[in-house]
Amino acid sequence: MSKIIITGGNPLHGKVKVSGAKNASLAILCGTLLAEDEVVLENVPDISDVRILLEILGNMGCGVRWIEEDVLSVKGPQRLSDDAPYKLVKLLRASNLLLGPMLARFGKARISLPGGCNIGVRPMDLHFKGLVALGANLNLERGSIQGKSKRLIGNRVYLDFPSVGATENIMMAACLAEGQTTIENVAKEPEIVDLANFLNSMGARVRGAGTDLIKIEGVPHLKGGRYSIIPDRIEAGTFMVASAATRGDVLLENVIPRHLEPLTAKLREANVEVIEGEDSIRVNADQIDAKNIDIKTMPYPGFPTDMQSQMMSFLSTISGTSIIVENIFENRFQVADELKRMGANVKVEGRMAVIEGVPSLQGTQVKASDLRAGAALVIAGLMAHGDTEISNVQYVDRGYTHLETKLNSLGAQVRRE
Ligand SMILES: CC(=O)N[C@H]1[C@@H](OP(=O)(O)OP(=O)(O)OC[C@H]2O[C@@H](n3ccc(=O)[nH]c3=O)[C@H](O)[C@@H]2O)O[C@H](CO)[C@@H](O)[C@@H]1O
Ligand SMILES: C=C(OP(=O)(O)O)C(=O)O
Repeated sequence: MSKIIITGGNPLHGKVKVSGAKNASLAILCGTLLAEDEVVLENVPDISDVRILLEILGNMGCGVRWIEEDVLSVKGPQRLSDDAPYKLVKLLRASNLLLGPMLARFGKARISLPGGCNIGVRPMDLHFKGLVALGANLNLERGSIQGKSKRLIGNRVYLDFPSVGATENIMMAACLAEGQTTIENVAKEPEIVDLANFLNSMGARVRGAGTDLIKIEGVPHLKGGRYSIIPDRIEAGTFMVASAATRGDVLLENVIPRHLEPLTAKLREANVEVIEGEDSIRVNADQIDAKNIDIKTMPYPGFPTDMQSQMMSFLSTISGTSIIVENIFENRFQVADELKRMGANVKVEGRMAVIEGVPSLQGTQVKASDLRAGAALVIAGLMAHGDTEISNVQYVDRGYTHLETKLNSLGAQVRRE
């Protein structure tokens, strides 16, 4: 297993281009199963989650081909040739988004329960509730979801929580259902809007994405097409926090500043200068006297849970007490123990973490417990005195394209062994 080794203490300076969004790409790749013709996707990130999902799609009979570095062609099968196998499905959460498209297009699905990072229990009851309301027959058998359906029929679905995945699965399934589907209390994340735009570009009739009510008028077929995926707001956010944490000055290109507003607001509250351009953001923390802040994670447009761990690293050396409340995933404070090994003072009590700022962190050996914990440790390593050696970096590779290259181009000293 490889390790990331960081020699800390270098403020990040320069420009970096943000890649396409992991969570939009994964949902959209699952959505390609709905199309009858070739789909060409631009701005696809080169991350392991995408590569694994492509392998799963290939197993199921899709023709998958990279046309350029970040441009991908996917041609769905006329008939499913195989299931989504456990050995691949267990590696990523988003494999659960194959369920809706498989049922809607092929009338059957067999998928192992999805894996991914251990950040919480992550049930699929809301996905099931919606798909069953559309007429699917779903069972759990020996760790696999077995689904069957005739043509799905539109219905009203109320989500008890605005789940991103449930919204996406039900929305995709409803595109090929007969009649109208209304989904209430849906997630409003930018990746939902991107998925809806992609589906509409193939001939779907989805309205209301980005609000809390989505209406879908089912159509008999979806065609193919060409679509460009939005930039990754979490990758962008990670570089923003890395710039702030190292007291650097970084210009991020290929971003949608509006998607980053929850983070921008918090960084500004901490006295970090954030300058928004049309499709760029500059984060300047060169001369700042950073201030402690409190954070509560919430569904979009609240503060994203996927940026919580990175903020914990940043706050760990700001004098005073900062409080983080994690409202989305119950097991997302695992990085606190690793940060403590680097000298941070963090106390976790249930859903709350209390961070007493210390003057500095010291590099040591640490272990990533999940994707964003890994990103947080990278930021901690950039801030720390001496060398930080991060193991379990397969988690980091799930979501960051060319991370070391990008960081080194900003003046960091990062290598992989
Ligand atoms: C691939 C992808 O897009 N992943 C993102 C997606 O995950 P994911 O789609 O899994 O996250 P959800 O929005 O579904 O989960 C939010 C909360 O709802 C709960 N829940 C969810 C579904 C369900 O059927 N029942 C239920 O109780 C979950 O346990 C969790 O507590 O949104 C999360 C929240 O923004 C992000 O952190 C992940 O990066
Ligand atoms: C939790 C995340 O992803 P996933 O849902 O794919 O595990 C994430 O991107 O931080």
